[in-house]
Amino acid sequence: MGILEVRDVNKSFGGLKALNKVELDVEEGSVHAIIGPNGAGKSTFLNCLVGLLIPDSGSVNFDGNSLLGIKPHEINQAGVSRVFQTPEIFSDLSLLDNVVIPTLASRDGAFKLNGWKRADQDSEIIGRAEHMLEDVGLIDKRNMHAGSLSRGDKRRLELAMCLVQNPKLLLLDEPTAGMSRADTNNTIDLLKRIGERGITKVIIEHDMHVVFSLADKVSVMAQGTVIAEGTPEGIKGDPRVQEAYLGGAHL
Ligand SMILES: Nc1ncnc2c1ncn2[C@@H]1O[C@H](COP(=O)(O)OP(=O)(O)OP(=O)(O)O)[C@@H](O)[C@H]1O
Repeated sequence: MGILEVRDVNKSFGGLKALNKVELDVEEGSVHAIIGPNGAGKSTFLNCLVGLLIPDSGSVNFDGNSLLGIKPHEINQAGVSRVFQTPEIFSDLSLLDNVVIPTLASRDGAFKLNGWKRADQDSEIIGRAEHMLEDVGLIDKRNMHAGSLSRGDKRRLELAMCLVQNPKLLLLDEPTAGMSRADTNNTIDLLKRIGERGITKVIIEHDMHVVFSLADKVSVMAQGTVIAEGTPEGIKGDPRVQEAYLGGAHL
């Protein structure tokens, strides 16, 4: 069953057509990778899914409901969570507080600053946040300032902040960008474990090692449109894909 159905989505910036008749079907429980050369429109597309950009036309349906015209926080509450290219964490707060905030938001429906200040007495919230940190391998660092973490750990923390909200759909924008090979492999393992919980994932990724390790299906974007779709093995030999990548990354 398609949990995410995108039809004929278009988005222009002035005279530049960043998205041109984009179509996408994401199966529930699957890992769907979106690849493509720089400037293909991948981030613009993701921004349209989470309400940060509004498409000029087209439809985006998630779990049977339209996401268009809905505010980013409402899309988040509907079960769509996004991990950004640059981790969106609170650098001055501890790891535990970073996870407590979205834990409270998911329980109470919205984030309340006063609620967060009292959260240290809320054993249910603290328990859930600690359990999540344990899950992503960061529990030993729970009292450290988030700003002092390595890049790989920051990505892991951001993932914990998303997962604690029990999303149905997780959108990951280059989850391993800038990571060492060891950190990349740890992240692949972590994402595989998350997969066991049945969370659907859409991953934008340049690293083909990550794509081939995780993806059930791959959509290839170039010049704002989906030019090919299939299994990782299937798209690897597709001449349209090879052409789109000429002079750029290699499959
Ligand atoms: N806010 C904006 N205003 C004007 N042009 C934009 C804006 N955002 C993106 N673009 C342009 O739209 C096109 C698609 O950009 P986008 O960032 O979506 O590509 P991408 O596939 O994510 O690239 P990369 O892999 O380099 O991140 C590019 O030509 C980009 O310069």
